[in-house]
Amino acid sequence: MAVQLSFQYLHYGSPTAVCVCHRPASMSMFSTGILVLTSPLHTLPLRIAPVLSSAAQVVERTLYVHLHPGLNLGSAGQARPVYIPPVADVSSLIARLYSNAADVCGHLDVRVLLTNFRAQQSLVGTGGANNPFPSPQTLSHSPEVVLTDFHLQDPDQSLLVAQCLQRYAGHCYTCTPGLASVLLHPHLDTLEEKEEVELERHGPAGPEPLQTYSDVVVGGTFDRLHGAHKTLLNISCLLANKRFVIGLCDSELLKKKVLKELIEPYALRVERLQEFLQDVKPSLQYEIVPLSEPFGPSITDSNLQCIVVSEETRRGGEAVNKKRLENGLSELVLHEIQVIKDAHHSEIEEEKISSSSLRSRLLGTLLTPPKDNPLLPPVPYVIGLSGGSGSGKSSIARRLEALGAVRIDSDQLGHETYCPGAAAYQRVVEEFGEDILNDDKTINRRSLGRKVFGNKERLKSLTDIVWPEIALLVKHKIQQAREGKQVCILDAAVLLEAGWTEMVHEVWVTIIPEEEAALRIMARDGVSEEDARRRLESQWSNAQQVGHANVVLCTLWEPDVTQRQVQKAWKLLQERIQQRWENNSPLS
Ligand SMILES: CC(=O)SCCNC(=O)CCNC(=O)[C@H](O)C(C)(C)COP(=O)(O)OP(=O)(O)OC[C@H]1O[C@@H](n2cnc3c(N)ncnc32)[C@H](O)[C@@H]1OP(=O)(O)O
Repeated sequence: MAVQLSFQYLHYGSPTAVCVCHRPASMSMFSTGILVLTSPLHTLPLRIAPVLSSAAQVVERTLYVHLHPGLNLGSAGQARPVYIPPVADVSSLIARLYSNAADVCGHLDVRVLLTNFRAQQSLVGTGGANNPFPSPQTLSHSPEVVLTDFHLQDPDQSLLVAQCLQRYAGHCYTCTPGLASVLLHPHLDTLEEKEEVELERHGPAGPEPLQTYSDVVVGGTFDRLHGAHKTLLNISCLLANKRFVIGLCDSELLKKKVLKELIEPYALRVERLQEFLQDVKPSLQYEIVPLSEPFGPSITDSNLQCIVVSEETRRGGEAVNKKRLENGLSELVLHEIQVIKDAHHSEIEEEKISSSSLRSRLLGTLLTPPKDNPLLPPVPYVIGLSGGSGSGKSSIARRLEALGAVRIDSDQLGHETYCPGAAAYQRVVEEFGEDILNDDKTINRRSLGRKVFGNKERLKSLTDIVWPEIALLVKHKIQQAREGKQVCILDAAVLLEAGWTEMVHEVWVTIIPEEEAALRIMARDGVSEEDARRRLESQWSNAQQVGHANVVLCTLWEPDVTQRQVQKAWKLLQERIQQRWENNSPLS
């Protein structure tokens, strides 16, 4: 790639960033960048937010952070990577960095790299080698741009600094050819005073060393790796000199989690962890083991020395130590890190950054893009809304109707198919006997329900009769909605089981924990718990349905929370439909 060697002074919107940019003119944003932080450790905490928000104006996907406090990029001879001993300030800086990143550049995948951090004792026997990068480290995403907070003494220095920075980055990491460089100058006027105060607070005592350990362990679910996970992992990597063991919650341990159906599969969580850890500190030996009970290897592995916990999991750490003592093993040092607050949390979300909040934010969004079905007419756009009994599906369908959709109620159409004189009446009576009839010869649905729910074969006999009839009525209703070019919501409890996906453009699924569904069915329909459970067992599980869903909704919380989810889903749907029109328009 040709690199344009002229300088550009770029004023990126806000006064926080003035960049000297040395890059191909055609490229406005970079996918992956590496930020080399050179400010002294005591000043970094205050600088980190403005530096990150400046960096976020240049990088859009992955931002690696390489810490080298005090690095002099103004003198080519001095800009060489060296090992830095882990100190307590680095650990709090890491927490601060991820916390600020969540606030100011939440869309970026930030990863703090620690190859150049090593405790002095673990350097013994390496012949005093002090180069953390004998060859450039390959990262999972190659940096296309290197950025720095290095403070220019005079603007004429910028070319020298940019070149020095590129050389430094290329020495440490395999970067893309034609690596661009950006010098960030966050607005620091007010910061400088505060930094003075920080310096005074620290006093002349120097940094407090961080105790490190050969083998460190943590446990967790690590669903959708976020800043709090990364802080935990990064600090564990800082503490570990040799081996890092991660107990990864699986199966039984996930059962009680909020929106457990949206937890990433085990294999994907392992893959994401491996990629992150391999970037962060490839010299460590990583072991990721499945946890089907709370303790795993933490209570049996005699080599472990330290367990990293948060305020919330400290008690778990103490329980580990109790078990270790019972098993004749030494106690682990409990290293506690702070919980990171989530500045953007909503009222149903936890105050801390959490995976369950991230999962709840997925509700109403497009999880899987719909497949194009050329046999399906483009209008009306049909949403198949499915969901277990008691999941609140029909209330969601009504909310969508209020927003302008045409609602097709399949339960209702089902009842119509076996009204006296209707297409399926005679066959249903022949199949299930006259004891399902009321005095007025109508079918008593509760009696019929008792015969079919909990009995797969009987249920199939019923659905074999009624589904084709209901499908005809549904198609007729869809046809009618075509005139108005409207969105149709096909409210169908067992849409997936019936194989009706061919009739719809998208599948939306409502979920609710099974215990809650059973309670709702009992209260609403006045049936016993046993009957409610039987009904639920006649349907696909939440997890099975979610596996086929383009959009997932959940009615577990207050009605206005459901309403906001529905409005979000509706708004995003309108955007998708508009996009479809534009793509298929003869003018496009
Ligand atoms: C493809 C579709 O989704 S079509 C719509 C569903 N209808 C059918 O499958 C037709 C067969 N079912 C029926 O005829 C009736 O449901 C009966 C006779 C079994 C029971 O009648 P009723 O007691 O009046 O119950 P109703 O029809 O209101 O349905 C009650 C619940 O049973 C569930 N249900 C209905 N049909 C089925 C089925 N075939 N399999 C599993 N569950 C079913 C629904 O989810 C509904 O729960 P929800 O309202 O919380 O979503």
